[in-house]
Amino acid sequence: MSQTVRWGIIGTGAIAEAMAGAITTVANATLAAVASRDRDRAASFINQLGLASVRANGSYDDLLADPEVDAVYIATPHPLHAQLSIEAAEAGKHILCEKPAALNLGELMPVIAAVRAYEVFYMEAFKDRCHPQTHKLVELIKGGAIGELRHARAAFGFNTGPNPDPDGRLLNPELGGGGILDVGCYPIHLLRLVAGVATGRSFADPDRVVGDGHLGHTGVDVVASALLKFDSGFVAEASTAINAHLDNRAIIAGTRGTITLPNPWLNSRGEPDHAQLILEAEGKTQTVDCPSELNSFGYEIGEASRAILAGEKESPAMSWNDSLGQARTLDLWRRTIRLRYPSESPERFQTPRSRKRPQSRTTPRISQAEIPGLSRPVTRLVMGCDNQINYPHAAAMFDHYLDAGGNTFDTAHIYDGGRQEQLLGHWINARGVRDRVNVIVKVAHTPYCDPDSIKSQFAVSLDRMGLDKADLLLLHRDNPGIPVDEFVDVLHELVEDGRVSVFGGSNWSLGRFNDANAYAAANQRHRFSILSNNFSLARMVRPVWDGCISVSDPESRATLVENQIPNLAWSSQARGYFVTPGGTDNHLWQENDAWDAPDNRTRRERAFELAGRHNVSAINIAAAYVLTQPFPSFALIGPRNLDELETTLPALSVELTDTERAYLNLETDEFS
Ligand SMILES: NC(=O)C1=CN([C@@H]2O[C@H](COP(=O)(O)OP(=O)(O)OC[C@H]3O[C@@H](n4cnc5c(N)ncnc54)[C@H](OP(=O)(O)O)[C@@H]3O)[C@@H](O)[C@H]2O)C=CC1
Ligand SMILES: O=C1CO[C@H](CO)[C@@H](O)[C@@H]1O
Repeated sequence: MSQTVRWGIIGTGAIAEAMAGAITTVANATLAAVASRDRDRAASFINQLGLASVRANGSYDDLLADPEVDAVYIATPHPLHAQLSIEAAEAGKHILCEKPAALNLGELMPVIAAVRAYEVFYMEAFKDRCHPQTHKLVELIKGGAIGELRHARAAFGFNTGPNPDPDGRLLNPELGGGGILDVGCYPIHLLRLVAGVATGRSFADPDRVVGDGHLGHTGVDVVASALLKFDSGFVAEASTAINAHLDNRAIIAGTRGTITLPNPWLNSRGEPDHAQLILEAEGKTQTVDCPSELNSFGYEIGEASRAILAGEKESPAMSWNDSLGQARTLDLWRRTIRLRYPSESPERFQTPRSRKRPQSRTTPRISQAEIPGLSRPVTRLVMGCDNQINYPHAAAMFDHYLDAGGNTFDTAHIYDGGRQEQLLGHWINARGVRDRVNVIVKVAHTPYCDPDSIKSQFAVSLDRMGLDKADLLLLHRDNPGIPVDEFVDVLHELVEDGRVSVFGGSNWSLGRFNDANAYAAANQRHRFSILSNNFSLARMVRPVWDGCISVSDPESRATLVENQIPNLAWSSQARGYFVTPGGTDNHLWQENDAWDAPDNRTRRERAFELAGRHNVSAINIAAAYVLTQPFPSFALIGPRNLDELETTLPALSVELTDTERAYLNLETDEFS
């Protein structure tokens, strides 16, 4: 590539025009082509801007096929962003895609998978992230100008006027209308940016999002606010509107002072913005000018072009993970006001995919093993259904897991007030895959761990899923105060009624498990077929949750081997304990303090050592330790996005020897 990136613009609307102008202001970019759904519109767009040498395309496909275009700027309404990004990646084009990068996280995850697979540059277009004013803000916060971050408030709202077009992109639910996706995304990205910078990261995602808003007559949000709470204790307010002009400022407060941004969104489509920050610290007020030569579109196209010419796939201005976190936060905000677009319903939602050819797999397919009593084998990796935000997120995850060869889904009556069961049921029914998948339901969690609750909760769970039977029913906890025979009798009846194929216990001691099966054998009852306790390379030092039980210890393992008891291991990768050698990055295991101990640290060091030998990650070694046990061992995984799922899969190709397993588990100090 020369020292100039040749851009093609997709769409001929308002923002396409602003960008076409901005491209002429930077040295490292040229406009090569413009595509419209209508060739005449593309031609008149070019003529009006006086850009005679630019090619006009009458379809987006033509522009993607143009070998003289290096990169595309996607400037269509939001619902087209994800599909066009995937197609552009497949065509080998670098991508700058207008915000929001996709309608939801479920759409964005496959985009990120595609740009990673096709090795193209991709950035979500938040032009203010590329502007000197934002760089200055980051510098001030990093430098401690306002001390430790405590609170911030940011708003972006405008008034569409008295008679806005109900079919236009701002109000039309079919075009992803509403304030949150159009301009609410700006306060969110700014607040996530400062939350990250203040804690030494490039962005941070909130732990909690609560909000409210008003849906107007077309069913999209016309005014809305959200409160974001971050793990550092920082709390932030975001507001948006398309029916009122808001103050459109941001104010960030720390222990030593505040920074006010009178013009945070830098929205000029012509001349450079007036850019300055007001710093008030320790009784002094200072105006910090941020001189700018270009408007923010100019900075943005300049930054994207710089990164492309440097061979970078992501820009530090807006990384892929940053965009994923952004989509997740917007989903959470919309969830609080119950705004679901028609295309997000189970009947309509399709995970965006390449229209031309399926992306080839680089990771192994998920292998299977039999469990007596089940008509279908069970895949070694079982998809945990406990953290899906909404239907698109769930569907994209489940579609991908099914494509990777997975067939078993684990959920529970208590997860998320039943919402996770609903999402799974919607997906199974919408995709028509009931006869291809195993469904695991867990009921009778403490304090309702009793025989009566089994039947009533199970009926509700099936109803939520719209299913008439579960393949596996697990008791979520045990209640040692109740004799095992009472539990077995109820479970036996459910099998006899045809509502369950096999059953088992989660967090059941092996003693109680064996007692239950002794009772079943003596009384012609169906038996417990499976256990679902913690099993992992790291010893569980303290229970992750009350009443939970591990079988990682040598005696339990010996019993599982001797009796060939299948175990479906939860926290099979010790909840992030094996992610980094020092374990400093991941808050999950630190939070509950369940794993950290000197022996586990040695296990982790050894996992990293073997990871090098097997050319996989230490998490893969930890998972392989679980999957290669000499008893039927299955691992429950709870990936939150496609990348976490894909990076788990290499574990399936790791064949650990007996000696390597013994070495990992500190049973020997040598292996060959
Ligand atoms: N970064 C920023 O400051 C701004 C960003 N944006 C973002 O840019 C995107 C486009 O917004 P904007 O330019 O204001 O939108 P416009 O409605 O002005 O233009 C959108 C263009 O997309 C094409 N298009 C393709 N399918 C459709 C469809 N079904 N309905 C309407 N248009 C369609 C059309 O071009 P054609 O018919 O020629 O194919 C149309 O001109 C949005 O996602 C928005 O969030 C918007 C404004 C500011
Ligand atoms: O991103 C954007 C910036 O501002 C505009 C309003 O002025 C929005 O409509 C737009 O989508």
